[in-house]
Amino acid sequence: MTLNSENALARIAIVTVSDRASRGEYEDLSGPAVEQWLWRSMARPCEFVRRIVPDGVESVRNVLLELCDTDGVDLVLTTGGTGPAPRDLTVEATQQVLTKELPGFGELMRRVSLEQVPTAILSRQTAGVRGRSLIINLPGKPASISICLAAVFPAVPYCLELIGAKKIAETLPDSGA
Ligand SMILES: Nc1ncnc2c1ncn2[C@@H]1O[C@H](COP(=O)(O)OP(=O)(O)OP(=O)(O)O)[C@@H](O)[C@H]1O
Ligand SMILES: Nc1nc2c(c(=O)[nH]1)N[C@H]1C(S)=C(S)[C@@H](COP(=O)(O)O)O[C@H]1N2
Repeated sequence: MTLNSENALARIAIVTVSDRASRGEYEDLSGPAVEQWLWRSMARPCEFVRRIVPDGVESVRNVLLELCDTDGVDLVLTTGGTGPAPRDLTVEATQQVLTKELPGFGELMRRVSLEQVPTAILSRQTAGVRGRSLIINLPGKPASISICLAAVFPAVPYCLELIGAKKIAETLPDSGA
């Protein structure tokens, strides 16, 4: 497909943050769940980039910097490492690279998650902007992916437009599935 710059496909990175999944000790189910949700929900095609990194400020910060500053992706979705355990450092790494935090994303995802699980308050997940990239943290549990994405995604296309990222289409009406 040939596209001019106005219509260039948006690039979405999915970063799984997990010590064990990065060592191959268990199968990463959350990264694929994010990609599947997007395939089902987005009305316009986009390019996906996938990464799996261990927990830690440096490992997560480095992959976020590479994706935003070198690869120029429009949207980064992380999954995992948002909780209170000592090695849950995805939020610290994200906050270090953000130029502008958008706390409403984390607030909304915790609120909808709380309707499903009382442990939702344990996630410190946040979101924000680095240059022309939007970064959103999701919890690690595969079951958390669709509820969190369905809650915040309606605001994502407009947010990308405001920061000058490439266009992504509105989600399809049944994207709560
Ligand atoms: N990417 C993933 N794929 C499948 N299951 C996951 C994934 N991330 C988390 N989980 C599940 O959710 C649980 C809690 O996630 P959490 O991020 O707290 O992992 P953890 O116990 O710190 O271990 P690790 O960092 O090695 O994944 C995990 O024990 C695992 O059962
Ligand atoms: N929707 C939803 N949110 C959720 C959960 C879940 O199962 N579903 N798990 C919670 C739990 S048990 C934890 S410890 C925190 C942080 O998880 P993480 O460290 O894997 O990111 O997310 C919370 N948020």
